[in-house]
Amino acid sequence: MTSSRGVGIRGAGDRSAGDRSAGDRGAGDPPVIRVEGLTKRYGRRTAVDDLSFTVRSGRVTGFFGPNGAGKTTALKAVVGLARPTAGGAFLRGTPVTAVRPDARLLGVHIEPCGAHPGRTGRAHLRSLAALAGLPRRRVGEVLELVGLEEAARRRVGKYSLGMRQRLGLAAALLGDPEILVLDEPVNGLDPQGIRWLRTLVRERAAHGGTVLLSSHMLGEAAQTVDDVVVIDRGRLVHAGAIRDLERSGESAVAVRTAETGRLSALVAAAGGRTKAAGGGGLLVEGLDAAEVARLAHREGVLLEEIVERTASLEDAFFGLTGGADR
Ligand SMILES: Nc1ncnc2c1ncn2[C@@H]1O[C@H](COP(=O)(O)OP(=O)(O)OP(=O)(O)O)[C@@H](O)[C@H]1O
Repeated sequence: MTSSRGVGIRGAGDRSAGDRSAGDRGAGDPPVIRVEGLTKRYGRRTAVDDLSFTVRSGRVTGFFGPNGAGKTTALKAVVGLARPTAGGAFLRGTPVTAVRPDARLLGVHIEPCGAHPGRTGRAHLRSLAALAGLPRRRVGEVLELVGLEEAARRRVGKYSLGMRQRLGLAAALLGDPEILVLDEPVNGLDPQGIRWLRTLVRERAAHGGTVLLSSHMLGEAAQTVDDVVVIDRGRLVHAGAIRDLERSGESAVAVRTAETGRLSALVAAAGGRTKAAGGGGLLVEGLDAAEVARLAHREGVLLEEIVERTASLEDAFFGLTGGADR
């Protein structure tokens, strides 16, 4: 299975993403991507389980889950590379299975990218462009866009993981597609590469394009994505704006005191909860730092340290998924 789905058949469209905008479409139009009751079983193993979510245009949507959660399997079904056991995906209201391959509509990068190790990066892209009826000059343009001009003459078999990611991205970008679906695009990129990728996907969304990208690290993607879809064991556990997820994480107050038993009882009486924290400290939930400080002061409990801890996105992710890779 290769990522060439969508490097398709229609003629040499070379409209820039800037020619489109989310406002091109009416509010009543079907969503750019809709996944409906998607289930994929391999024998007795259910990789994706009754998954439904919507991806909006003009936004970057992060598709998150621990290793083995079913992200790649679901993305393959979304782009028509895997046949669902039940349910399916719709692009602008049309079942993906009925969508004509079109490099200007859908660009996909899912490893393995299908490039023969003995061919050069440029030759690989040239054959994809020819197959899709795209002009040859697009190859030079995307090579420049992904920063692979120098490596383009080298054989793909000699590429690093980061270079293969850039090549896969170049292939996905050949048709300057309205929808970009990328599976773990950050894998193998150095910090500079991650920043570059972030800028690239943000720019596409800013110009009305739609990006759906997967990752197993929610915290790192916070600056890149607008919306999140989180799955665990193939099932949806959260979908919504990243800002809502950031806000949903409950903050806690970390305190150190010699009178943990007394403070715990006082917190419970005030409607809060406590948990033992490392180093003899206490973690208070359900009260903010000012309330804990006032309570301790009023009851004469000496606090040696008090710190408000805001839950991180990573905490929220672990809370949603249990955190364990499988
Ligand atoms: N072709 C296949 N045959 C059998 N089982 C498969 C196949 N592809 C995936 N699976 C199983 O389906 C489950 C989901 O795998 P998938 O690769 O979709 O998860 P993922 O979230 O993308 O994981 P990772 O982050 O590790 O890439 C795993 O248990 C995996 O072993």
